[in-house]
Amino acid sequence: MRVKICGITQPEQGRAIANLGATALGFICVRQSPRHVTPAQIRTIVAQLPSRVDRIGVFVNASGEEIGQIVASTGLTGVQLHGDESPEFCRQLRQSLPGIEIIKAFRIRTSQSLSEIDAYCDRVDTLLLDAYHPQLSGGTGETLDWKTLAQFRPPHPWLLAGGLNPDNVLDALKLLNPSGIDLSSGVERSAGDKDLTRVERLFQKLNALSL
Ligand SMILES: O=C(O)c1ccccc1N[C@@H]1O[C@H](COP(=O)(O)O)[C@@H](O)[C@H]1O
Repeated sequence: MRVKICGITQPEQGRAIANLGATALGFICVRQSPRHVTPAQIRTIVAQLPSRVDRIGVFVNASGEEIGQIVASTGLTGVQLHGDESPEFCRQLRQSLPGIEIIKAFRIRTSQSLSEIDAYCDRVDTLLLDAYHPQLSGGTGETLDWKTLAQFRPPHPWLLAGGLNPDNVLDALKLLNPSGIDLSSGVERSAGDKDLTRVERLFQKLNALSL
């Protein structure tokens, strides 16, 4: 199972989290976020990561040009679109960034929210389901209603996000069968400062599950 830890801001934390077992690290390229990192910071962090770890840039309603420039200058292997990007925007971005994983995030408010996903399925590589928040785009620690997802069987790999932490992750995985999970605030001391003890506890739980 993929395990993405998002909102990395410090090289030594990125290295440690990769060594604990993360398969992907996320970098917030959204200026309004307290976890925002510049392309120069991303370059420094990714230079110290093992090549097996995916490096995902998180964007909210950025232009294709801005995304393309940041991908080219940092060595990102994927982009996570966490805003209101249209299916056509995703199609064009995928065409302009061959070999880069395109992840589209959806903020699920009700079971109706799931119906908008169909239009994206042949335009992106991976889906990500996060909780809805009226003011914030992500990293909110809000949990989505997992029961809403009981029948969710998309034709693409999907990541479960939204308020996951070492204490609730196994409950989520008992109910749902995502291709991966994505955590940010649930393994932090404060925004952008990861708590390595919590990350370690997360992997202990996940490793026990796969025994
Ligand atoms: O983390 C942020 O600051 C952020 C900002 C803008 C868009 C997305 C952001 N993070 C994403 O939010 C989800 C869930 O985070 P949490 O575990 O509930 O804190 C995750 O996919 C992050 O990539």
